[in-house]
Amino acid sequence: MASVSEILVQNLTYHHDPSAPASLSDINIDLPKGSRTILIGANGAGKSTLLQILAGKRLVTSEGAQILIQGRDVFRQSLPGVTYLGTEWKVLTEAIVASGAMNPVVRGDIVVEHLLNSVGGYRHKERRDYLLDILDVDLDWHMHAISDGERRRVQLCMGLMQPWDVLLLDEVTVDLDVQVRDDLLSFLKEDGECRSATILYATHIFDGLNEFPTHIAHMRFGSFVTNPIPWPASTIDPPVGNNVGVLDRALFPIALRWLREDREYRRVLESAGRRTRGARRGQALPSSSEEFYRKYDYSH
Ligand SMILES: Nc1ncnc2c1ncn2[C@@H]1O[C@H](COP(=O)(O)OP(=O)(O)OP(=O)(O)O)[C@@H](O)[C@H]1O
Repeated sequence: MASVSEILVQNLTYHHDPSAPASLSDINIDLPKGSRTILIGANGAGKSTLLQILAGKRLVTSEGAQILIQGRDVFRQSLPGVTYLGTEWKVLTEAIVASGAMNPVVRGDIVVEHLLNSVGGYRHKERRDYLLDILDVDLDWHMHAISDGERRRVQLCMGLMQPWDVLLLDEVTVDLDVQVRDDLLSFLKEDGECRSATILYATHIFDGLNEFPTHIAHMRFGSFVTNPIPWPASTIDPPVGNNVGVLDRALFPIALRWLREDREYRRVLESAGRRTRGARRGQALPSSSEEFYRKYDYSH
Protein backbone atom coordinates (compact mmCIF):
# COMPACT_ATOMS: atom_id res chain seq x y z
CA MET A 1 0.00 0.00 0.00
CA ALA A 2 1.42 3.39 -0.94
CA SER A 3 1.84 5.69 2.06
CA VAL A 4 0.11 8.69 0.48
CA SER A 5 -2.10 10.67 2.88
CA GLU A 6 -5.71 10.31 1.84
CA ILE A 7 -7.15 11.72 5.05
CA LEU A 8 -5.02 14.19 6.97
CA VAL A 9 -6.21 15.93 10.14
CA GLN A 10 -3.98 18.25 12.12
CA ASN A 11 -4.58 20.22 15.30
CA LEU A 12 -8.33 19.70 15.24
CA THR A 13 -10.24 20.86 18.29
CA TYR A 14 -14.02 21.20 18.09
CA HIS A 15 -16.71 22.46 20.48
CA HIS A 16 -20.36 21.78 19.72
CA ASP A 17 -21.12 24.52 22.16
CA PRO A 18 -18.50 27.17 23.01
CA SER A 19 -19.43 27.00 26.70
CA ALA A 20 -19.08 23.19 26.86
CA PRO A 21 -15.90 21.11 26.98
CA ALA A 22 -14.38 20.26 23.59
CA SER A 23 -15.99 17.30 21.82
CA LEU A 24 -12.70 16.80 19.95
CA SER A 25 -9.30 17.84 21.31
CA ASP A 26 -6.11 18.15 19.32
CA ILE A 27 -6.83 15.41 16.82
CA ASN A 28 -3.96 14.46 14.48
CA ILE A 29 -4.41 11.56 12.10
CA ASP A 30 -2.89 10.59 8.79
CA LEU A 31 -4.60 7.76 6.91
CA PRO A 32 -3.09 6.30 3.75
CA LYS A 33 -5.01 5.74 0.54
CA GLY A 34 -6.58 2.30 0.50
CA SER A 35 -6.67 1.95 4.29
CA ARG A 36 -9.74 0.73 6.17
CA THR A 37 -9.77 2.09 9.70
CA ILE A 38 -12.14 1.08 12.50
CA LEU A 39 -12.77 3.80 15.09
CA ILE A 40 -13.30 2.26 18.52
CA GLY A 41 -14.60 4.30 21.44
CA ALA A 42 -17.37 4.45 24.02
CA ASN A 43 -20.59 6.39 23.44
CA GLY A 44 -19.71 10.07 23.35
CA ALA A 45 -16.02 9.52 22.52
CA GLY A 46 -16.23 11.78 19.46
CA LYS A 47 -16.38 9.30 16.57
CA SER A 48 -19.47 10.74 14.89
CA THR A 49 -18.29 14.30 15.34
CA LEU A 50 -15.00 13.46 13.62
CA LEU A 51 -16.76 11.70 10.72
CA GLN A 52 -19.20 14.60 10.29
CA ILE A 53 -16.35 17.10 10.20
CA LEU A 54 -14.51 15.03 7.59
CA ALA A 55 -17.73 14.94 5.56
CA GLY A 56 -17.81 18.74 5.66
CA LYS A 57 -21.02 18.74 7.71
CA ARG A 58 -19.60 20.71 10.61
CA LEU A 59 -17.52 23.81 10.19
CA VAL A 60 -14.29 23.98 12.14
CA THR A 61 -13.16 27.46 13.05
CA SER A 62 -10.28 26.65 15.42
CA GLU A 63 -7.02 28.27 14.37
CA GLY A 64 -4.34 26.06 12.88
CA ALA A 65 -6.70 23.15 12.20
CA GLN A 66 -6.22 21.35 8.89
CA ILE A 67 -8.75 18.85 7.62
CA LEU A 68 -7.72 17.52 4.24
CA ILE A 69 -8.99 14.73 2.04
CA GLN A 70 -6.82 14.03 -1.00
CA GLY A 71 -4.94 17.18 -0.07
CA ARG A 72 -8.05 19.36 -0.36
CA ASP A 73 -9.71 21.30 2.43
CA VAL A 74 -13.03 19.59 3.15
CA PHE A 75 -14.81 22.93 3.72
CA ARG A 76 -13.43 24.93 0.84
CA GLN A 77 -13.38 22.50 -2.08
CA SER A 78 -16.07 20.08 -3.09
CA LEU A 79 -14.96 16.49 -2.88
CA PRO A 80 -17.11 14.43 -5.25
CA GLY A 81 -15.46 11.12 -4.30
CA VAL A 82 -16.35 11.37 -0.62
CA THR A 83 -19.41 9.45 0.61
CA TYR A 84 -20.73 9.79 4.14
CA LEU A 85 -23.30 7.36 5.48
CA GLY A 86 -24.53 7.98 8.99
CA THR A 87 -27.57 7.49 11.11
CA GLU A 88 -29.11 10.86 10.35
CA TRP A 89 -29.02 9.92 6.67
CA LYS A 90 -31.81 7.49 7.47
CA VAL A 91 -33.78 10.24 9.18
CA LEU A 92 -33.17 12.55 6.24
CA THR A 93 -34.38 9.98 3.74
CA GLU A 94 -37.44 9.26 5.85
CA ALA A 95 -38.18 12.98 5.99
CA ILE A 96 -37.89 13.24 2.20
CA VAL A 97 -40.17 10.28 1.71
CA ALA A 98 -42.65 11.57 4.26
CA SER A 99 -42.75 15.05 2.81
CA GLY A 100 -42.86 14.01 -0.83
CA ALA A 101 -40.62 16.97 -1.48
CA MET A 102 -37.20 17.40 -3.10
CA ASN A 103 -37.74 15.24 -6.12
CA PRO A 104 -40.65 14.74 -8.54
CA VAL A 105 -40.28 10.96 -8.23
CA VAL A 106 -40.83 11.16 -4.46
CA ARG A 107 -44.55 11.30 -3.72
CA GLY A 108 -44.84 10.04 -0.21
CA ASP A 109 -45.25 6.45 -1.26
CA ILE A 110 -42.28 5.74 -3.50
CA VAL A 111 -41.19 2.54 -5.21
CA VAL A 112 -37.56 1.55 -4.62
CA GLU A 113 -36.71 1.34 -8.33
CA HIS A 114 -37.82 4.95 -8.84
CA LEU A 115 -36.02 6.11 -5.74
CA LEU A 116 -32.73 4.55 -6.87
CA ASN A 117 -33.03 5.93 -10.39
CA SER A 118 -33.80 9.38 -9.02
CA VAL A 119 -30.37 9.39 -7.38
CA GLY A 120 -28.44 8.09 -10.40
CA GLY A 121 -29.09 4.34 -10.23
CA TYR A 122 -29.45 4.17 -14.03
CA ARG A 123 -25.90 5.58 -14.39
CA HIS A 124 -24.32 2.96 -12.12
CA LYS A 125 -26.34 0.01 -13.27
CA GLU A 126 -23.69 -2.67 -12.73
CA ARG A 127 -22.85 -1.60 -9.17
CA ARG A 128 -26.50 -0.98 -8.41
CA ASP A 129 -27.46 -4.50 -9.52
CA TYR A 130 -24.61 -6.03 -7.54
CA LEU A 131 -25.67 -4.12 -4.43
CA LEU A 132 -29.32 -5.05 -4.98
CA ASP A 133 -28.25 -8.70 -4.94
CA ILE A 134 -26.05 -8.64 -1.86
CA LEU A 135 -28.39 -6.33 0.06
CA ASP A 136 -31.30 -8.50 -1.04
CA VAL A 137 -33.48 -5.57 -2.08
CA ASP A 138 -36.75 -5.86 -3.99
CA LEU A 139 -37.08 -3.11 -6.61
CA ASP A 140 -40.86 -3.20 -6.19
CA TRP A 141 -40.82 -2.43 -2.48
CA HIS A 142 -42.67 0.71 -1.42
CA MET A 143 -40.57 2.78 0.97
CA HIS A 144 -43.46 3.46 3.33
CA ALA A 145 -44.28 -0.24 3.69
CA ILE A 146 -40.99 -1.92 4.59
CA SER A 147 -39.14 -2.72 7.83
CA ASP A 148 -36.37 -0.59 9.35
CA GLY A 149 -33.75 -3.11 8.23
CA GLU A 150 -35.18 -3.24 4.70
CA ARG A 151 -35.24 0.55 4.53
CA ARG A 152 -31.64 0.58 5.73
CA ARG A 153 -30.67 -1.80 2.91
CA VAL A 154 -32.29 0.42 0.29
CA GLN A 155 -30.48 3.41 1.73
CA LEU A 156 -27.13 1.59 1.68
CA CYS A 157 -27.75 0.70 -1.95
CA MET A 158 -28.50 4.38 -2.68
CA GLY A 159 -25.38 5.54 -0.91
CA LEU A 160 -22.94 2.99 -2.28
CA MET A 161 -24.03 2.79 -5.96
CA GLN A 162 -21.76 5.62 -6.97
CA PRO A 163 -18.10 4.59 -6.62
CA TRP A 164 -16.35 6.47 -3.81
CA ASP A 165 -12.70 7.25 -3.08
CA VAL A 166 -13.32 7.86 0.61
CA LEU A 167 -16.17 6.28 2.53
CA LEU A 168 -17.09 7.63 5.98
CA LEU A 169 -19.36 5.15 7.75
CA ASP A 170 -21.06 5.92 11.04
CA GLU A 171 -22.56 2.70 12.39
CA VAL A 172 -24.71 1.89 9.40
CA THR A 173 -25.04 -1.84 9.93
CA VAL A 174 -27.09 -1.86 13.14
CA ASP A 175 -30.41 -2.79 11.51
CA LEU A 176 -28.98 -5.43 9.18
CA ASP A 177 -29.33 -9.15 9.68
CA VAL A 178 -25.99 -10.94 10.06
CA GLN A 179 -25.90 -12.42 6.58
CA VAL A 180 -26.54 -9.12 4.82
CA ARG A 181 -24.05 -7.40 7.13
CA ASP A 182 -21.39 -9.99 6.36
CA ASP A 183 -21.97 -9.75 2.59
CA LEU A 184 -21.89 -5.96 2.78
CA LEU A 185 -18.59 -5.92 4.69
CA SER A 186 -17.08 -8.35 2.16
CA PHE A 187 -18.25 -6.11 -0.68
CA LEU A 188 -16.80 -2.98 0.96
CA LYS A 189 -13.48 -4.71 1.57
CA GLU A 190 -13.16 -6.13 -1.96
CA ASP A 191 -14.39 -2.96 -3.62
CA GLY A 192 -12.00 -0.88 -1.52
CA GLU A 193 -9.08 -3.17 -2.38
CA CYS A 194 -9.90 -3.18 -6.10
CA ARG A 195 -10.11 0.59 -6.37
CA SER A 196 -7.64 1.47 -3.60
CA ALA A 197 -10.42 3.37 -1.87
CA THR A 198 -10.29 4.44 1.77
CA ILE A 199 -12.77 3.67 4.56
CA LEU A 200 -13.15 5.18 8.02
CA TYR A 201 -15.75 3.26 9.98
CA ALA A 202 -17.14 3.93 13.48
CA THR A 203 -18.89 0.93 14.97
CA HIS A 204 -19.81 -0.85 18.19
CA ILE A 205 -20.39 -4.20 16.45
CA PHE A 206 -17.22 -6.27 16.18
CA ASP A 207 -18.69 -9.61 15.12
CA GLY A 208 -17.27 -10.70 11.80
CA LEU A 209 -15.04 -7.65 11.57
CA ASN A 210 -11.63 -9.19 12.31
CA GLU A 211 -10.58 -9.48 8.67
CA PHE A 212 -11.97 -6.11 7.61
CA PRO A 213 -9.64 -3.35 8.84
CA THR A 214 -6.12 -2.46 7.86
CA HIS A 215 -5.97 -0.08 10.86
CA ILE A 216 -7.72 0.35 14.21
CA ALA A 217 -7.85 3.37 16.51
CA HIS A 218 -9.11 4.15 20.01
CA MET A 219 -10.90 7.39 20.91
CA ARG A 220 -11.68 8.54 24.44
CA PHE A 221 -13.21 11.85 25.53
CA GLY A 222 -12.61 13.46 22.14
CA SER A 223 -8.97 12.41 21.77
CA PHE A 224 -7.11 9.50 20.28
CA VAL A 225 -5.65 7.29 23.00
CA THR A 226 -4.35 5.06 20.21
CA ASN A 227 -3.89 6.79 16.87
CA PRO A 228 -4.71 4.59 13.86
CA ILE A 229 -2.27 1.66 13.98
CA PRO A 230 -1.94 -1.18 11.48
CA TRP A 231 -4.14 -4.21 12.12
CA PRO A 232 -3.45 -6.98 13.13
CA ALA A 233 -1.62 -4.95 15.73
CA SER A 234 1.69 -6.30 16.91
CA THR A 235 2.02 -3.35 19.29
CA ILE A 236 -1.07 -4.30 21.34
CA ASP A 237 -0.66 -6.84 24.15
CA PRO A 238 -2.94 -9.81 23.58
CA PRO A 239 -5.98 -9.83 25.87
CA VAL A 240 -5.36 -11.43 29.27
CA GLY A 241 -5.34 -15.24 29.16
CA ASN A 242 -4.95 -15.30 25.41
CA ASN A 243 -1.81 -16.87 24.04
CA VAL A 244 -3.39 -18.26 20.92
CA GLY A 245 -2.36 -16.61 17.67
CA VAL A 246 -5.79 -16.64 16.07
CA LEU A 247 -7.29 -14.63 18.95
CA ASP A 248 -4.60 -11.99 18.53
CA ARG A 249 -6.60 -11.03 15.45
CA ALA A 250 -9.85 -10.71 17.39
CA LEU A 251 -11.13 -7.14 17.63
CA PHE A 252 -13.83 -7.73 20.22
CA PRO A 253 -11.57 -8.47 23.25
CA ILE A 254 -9.36 -5.52 22.37
CA ALA A 255 -12.35 -3.18 22.04
CA LEU A 256 -13.77 -4.49 25.31
CA ARG A 257 -10.48 -3.96 27.10
CA TRP A 258 -10.14 -0.43 25.72
CA LEU A 259 -13.66 0.47 26.80
CA ARG A 260 -13.11 -0.97 30.28
CA GLU A 261 -9.94 1.13 30.55
CA ASP A 262 -12.00 4.17 29.51
CA ARG A 263 -14.50 3.46 32.29
CA GLU A 264 -11.69 3.11 34.84
CA TYR A 265 -10.11 6.32 33.60
CA ARG A 266 -13.40 8.15 33.99
CA ARG A 267 -13.80 6.82 37.54
CA VAL A 268 -10.38 8.23 38.42
CA LEU A 269 -11.45 11.60 37.00
CA GLU A 270 -14.74 11.42 38.88
CA SER A 271 -12.97 10.75 42.16
CA ALA A 272 -10.94 13.89 41.39
CA GLY A 273 -14.11 15.96 40.99
CA ARG A 274 -15.41 15.32 37.48
CA ARG A 275 -19.20 15.17 37.15
CA THR A 276 -20.33 11.62 37.95
CA ARG A 277 -22.49 9.24 35.95
CA GLY A 278 -24.48 6.24 37.10
CA ALA A 279 -26.41 5.92 40.34
CA ARG A 280 -26.08 8.78 42.86
CA ARG A 281 -26.01 6.71 46.02
CA GLY A 282 -26.45 8.36 49.37
CA GLN A 283 -28.24 11.28 47.74
CA ALA A 284 -31.86 11.28 48.89
CA LEU A 285 -34.60 13.03 46.93
CA PRO A 286 -35.92 16.06 48.87
CA SER A 287 -39.21 15.01 50.52
CA SER A 288 -41.19 17.67 48.63
CA SER A 289 -39.95 16.23 45.30
CA GLU A 290 -40.73 12.67 46.36
CA GLU A 291 -44.24 13.76 47.30
CA PHE A 292 -44.61 15.38 43.85
CA TYR A 293 -43.44 12.23 42.01
CA ARG A 294 -45.73 10.03 44.12
CA LYS A 295 -48.66 12.16 43.01
CA TYR A 296 -47.68 12.28 39.32
CA ASP A 297 -46.17 8.82 38.85
CA TYR A 298 -47.69 7.76 35.53
CA SER A 299 -46.30 4.24 35.69
CA HIS A 300 -49.12 3.22 38.08
N1 LIG B 1 -25.44 18.29 18.76
C1 LIG B 1 -24.65 18.28 19.85
N2 LIG B 1 -24.63 19.33 20.70
C2 LIG B 1 -23.84 19.34 21.78
N3 LIG B 1 -23.00 18.34 22.10
C3 LIG B 1 -22.97 17.27 21.29
C4 LIG B 1 -23.79 17.18 20.11
N4 LIG B 1 -23.53 16.01 19.49
C5 LIG B 1 -22.60 15.38 20.25
N5 LIG B 1 -22.26 16.14 21.31
C6 LIG B 1 -21.27 15.81 22.34
O1 LIG B 1 -20.03 15.57 21.68
C7 LIG B 1 -19.37 14.47 22.26
C8 LIG B 1 -19.01 13.48 21.16
O2 LIG B 1 -20.22 12.97 20.61
P1 LIG B 1 -20.23 11.98 19.37
O3 LIG B 1 -21.63 11.88 18.89
O4 LIG B 1 -19.21 12.42 18.40
O5 LIG B 1 -19.76 10.63 20.07
P2 LIG B 1 -19.69 9.16 19.47
O6 LIG B 1 -18.35 8.62 19.80
O7 LIG B 1 -20.06 9.15 18.03
O8 LIG B 1 -20.80 8.42 20.33
P3 LIG B 1 -21.77 7.18 19.94
O9 LIG B 1 -20.91 5.96 20.00
O10 LIG B 1 -22.78 7.22 21.04
O11 LIG B 1 -22.37 7.46 18.60
C9 LIG B 1 -20.27 13.92 23.35
O12 LIG B 1 -19.82 14.39 24.59
C10 LIG B 1 -21.63 14.52 23.05
O13 LIG B 1 -22.35 14.76 24.23
